[in-house]
Amino acid sequence: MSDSAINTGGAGAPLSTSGELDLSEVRDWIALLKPRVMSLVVFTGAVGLIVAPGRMHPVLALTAILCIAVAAGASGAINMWYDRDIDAVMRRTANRPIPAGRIQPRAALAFGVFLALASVVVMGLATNLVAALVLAGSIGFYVFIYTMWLKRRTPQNIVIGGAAGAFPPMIGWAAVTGHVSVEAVVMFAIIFFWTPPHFWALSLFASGDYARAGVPMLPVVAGAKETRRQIWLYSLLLAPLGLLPTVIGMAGLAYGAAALVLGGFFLDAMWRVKRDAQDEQGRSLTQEAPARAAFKFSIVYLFMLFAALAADRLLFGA
Ligand code: HEM
Ligand SMILES: CC(C)=CCC/C(C)=C/CC/C(C)=C/COP(=O)(O)OP(=O)(O)O
Repeated sequence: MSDSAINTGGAGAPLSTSGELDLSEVRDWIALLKPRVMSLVVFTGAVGLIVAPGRMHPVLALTAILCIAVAAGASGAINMWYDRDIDAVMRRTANRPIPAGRIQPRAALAFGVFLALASVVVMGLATNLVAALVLAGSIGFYVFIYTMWLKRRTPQNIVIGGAAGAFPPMIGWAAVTGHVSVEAVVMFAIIFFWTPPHFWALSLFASGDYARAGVPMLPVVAGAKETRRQIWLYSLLLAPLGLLPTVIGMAGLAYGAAALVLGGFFLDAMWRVKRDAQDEQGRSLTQEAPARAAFKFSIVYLFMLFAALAADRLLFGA
């Protein structure tokens, strides 16, 4: 779809005709950064930084966290530029600034590319090359591998492309230590296996949108029953994986206990999704409520698990 076909005369910069800052336009530019989704991305990145061994000047630590936030937001903006055609078709996304015509696609792209480059350069200058490279890699993963390649081609899009969202704790860790070690890989793995239940729970009740837009999300292609089965399989992997930080000695028993309880609640939420798969006659019963509850809990789970990791280090760590 051409830029002019979508855009109905939106702004190129958050200034009104009188040259004054227009708050609703500022809000639109902030919306391009997907701030709500990115808050958890940034939080997990900050925890990676907190639990890493070694010390970092607080200003540099804050700069590193800011770079993760800006990079995540920038890739969100580029994602919205690229996906403006399908976002216009989906109810959940139709009012985003680009499909609604409030921001010109090319301005959004320039904004995203500028912020992406700036975040990587500043990360390199403030911390080290490894952190900057992993940051660049995660932007590339989200933009090129997930958004431009896999999202519209395969129902495994979020399994592979979702790795982008698993990098932030590894980036935080690398910012402090200058390398990627097993602890960083464990944090990556937790988010990697968390992403499919997180997203597929949502896609169970948002599949109409994806079908309309022709995006081959798992429930659209394989049906709700298969999606529920796969949610359950990933959850079975995730719950024990959450205990690994204690097993490998990067966290203590307090974290382990928290991970055990949270894992139990996570399995319970996902089991309710799976259990509703069929009635006694084997007929499929699609129920929205358990899927909605599981999606919401997935966010609480990851937030609390990483909060527990940080608390364990700050309260009991060496
Ligand atoms: C490919 C992987 C992922 C996909 C496709 C995905 C998709 C989504 C979608 C469609 C929403 C719905 C609401 C919205 O658009 O605001 C959502 C919400 C959310 N996601 Fe994900 N997500 C993924 C990975 C992640 C990761 C890695 C994190 C953080 C570590 C995350 C954190 C969140 C949060 C915090 C929300 C709630 C936002 C709100 O309150 O509105 N997601 N996700
Ligand atoms: C540091 C760094 C670069 C981190 C990247 C963070 C990242 C990849 C998060 C993934 C979460 C996300 C917003 C998925 C949305 O999928 P979608 O774009 O298909 O969702 P939509 O339908 O809402 O646009």
